[in-house]
Amino acid sequence: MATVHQPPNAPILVSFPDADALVVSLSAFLVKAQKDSIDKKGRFTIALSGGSLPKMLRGLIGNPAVKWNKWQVFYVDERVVSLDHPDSNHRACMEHLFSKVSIPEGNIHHIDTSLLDDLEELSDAYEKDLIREFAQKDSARFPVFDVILLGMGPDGHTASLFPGHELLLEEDRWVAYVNDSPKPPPKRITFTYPVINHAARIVFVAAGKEKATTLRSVLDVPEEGLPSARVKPVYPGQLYWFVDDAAAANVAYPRTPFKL
Ligand SMILES: O=C(O)[C@H](O)[C@@H](O)[C@H](O)[C@H](O)COP(=O)(O)O
Repeated sequence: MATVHQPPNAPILVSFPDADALVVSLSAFLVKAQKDSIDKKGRFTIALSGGSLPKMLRGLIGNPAVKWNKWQVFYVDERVVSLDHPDSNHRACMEHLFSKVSIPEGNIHHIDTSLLDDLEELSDAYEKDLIREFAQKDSARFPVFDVILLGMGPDGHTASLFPGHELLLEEDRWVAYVNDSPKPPPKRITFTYPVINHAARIVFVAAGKEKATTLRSVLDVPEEGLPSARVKPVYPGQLYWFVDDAAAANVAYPRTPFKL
């Protein structure tokens, strides 16, 4: 049989029987990534998405191996609403995770809600927060997160990067704004591809049969028009897909057994 040669950092697809099994392994994966990062540089930088993702982090709650005081948390994207608004990704992460663990408040980097009326200022301020944390912005450099966690919408969008939007081509800014999101609410800020693609580990989390068709179009014959298919880590960064068997049902792409 012919050997299929994959590039050294081709996506790694791991599929679990159900969402609960996914949650357990995702938690183990994050604990390992956290340990490697803290051993190397004394901190762990991670960016979180909204949607169902905050709930999928429940395996971290009560886990004594998690060194919350070493975590620096950003949001991959955020809806431009107050922090207690039901649409807020920060609120979802607070409810499902951070209110249940002992993370210092200052380690969670949310949007500056005094700037909700000015999208440009708001996204600039969030970019400045990133620059402060990573302290290395120049024309050629981007922050290197230890982990970026992404979800994928049924239209293939990820973060607030939507099909056909001009932001898919953004190469310079770290954080950009959207005022015409096809999915409500229309106003959002989002990491751009250069930030996402420079992460050491990018992990998509997708569960449920509603993801099956899109996942196939992203992994088997990647359609460049799908924002999720444009997530391509800069080597040596590694892209992982943590999915359940329902989401992977139509996918021919080879599965990798989960191991740490
Ligand atoms: O801002 C949004 O519109 C959502 O947060 C969205 O980006 C979500 O992350 C994906 O649609 C995946 O959603 P699920 O993880 O809930 O399937």
